[in-house]
Amino acid sequence: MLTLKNIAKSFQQQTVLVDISLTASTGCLIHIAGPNGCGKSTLFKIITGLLKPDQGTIALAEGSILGALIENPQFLEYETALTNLRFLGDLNQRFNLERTQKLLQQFGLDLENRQRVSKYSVGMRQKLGIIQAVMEEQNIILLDEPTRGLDPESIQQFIQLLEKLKQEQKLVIVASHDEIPGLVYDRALVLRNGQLNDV
Ligand SMILES: Nc1ncnc2c1ncn2[C@@H]1O[C@H](COP(=O)(O)OP(=O)(O)OP(=O)(O)O)[C@@H](O)[C@H]1O
Repeated sequence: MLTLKNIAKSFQQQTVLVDISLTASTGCLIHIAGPNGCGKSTLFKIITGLLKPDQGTIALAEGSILGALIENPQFLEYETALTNLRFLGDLNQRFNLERTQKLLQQFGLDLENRQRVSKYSVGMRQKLGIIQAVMEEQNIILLDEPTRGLDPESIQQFIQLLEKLKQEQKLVIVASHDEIPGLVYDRALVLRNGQLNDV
């Protein structure tokens, strides 16, 4: 479903990714660990096409729809959560109100909340970032530090969501510098010195 072959990326004099290869299939939950600055976000940006690798290839199976939460999610600050999600979903003509409402409820976000996103806490914004990455039934989902700012109850809700995505045969790759307590992966990898290896 997702195949990376010999990906390399440098920024000016700094080599970040040396030689990354990965084959990942549907229904799989993968963790990429690695310290700050090791290149996790860079790798996700390359997979989504935001950045071009200097070398290597990325192949996605036909019918793949990518969802991603990378760094700090950006929103229309003066609009509500639902307006933001509708706007993003409509861009791809894949907005589904029922599914989006369920996700908001699942994360304890009030559907009737007329508060603009600029007033949201870090954790609330993060939840919106997670929701936008999965609400369009994306089948390859990349989540960079997804639990940043989430309280323990929200982390449990997040884990339940990942288990459901796995049952739905989606491929989910989570990158984080630390362990997410209670989350069990099918495959654990570490990104270090520009190389991706099994733990
Ligand atoms: N556009 C860019 N231009 C120059 N250097 C960059 C650029 N993007 C990333 N880097 C550098 O590449 C390295 C890897 O950054 P990246 O954001 O991929 O790390 P990360 O593993 O996601 O870190 P964190 O855990 O802190 O989010 C860092 O040293 C960073 O400064």
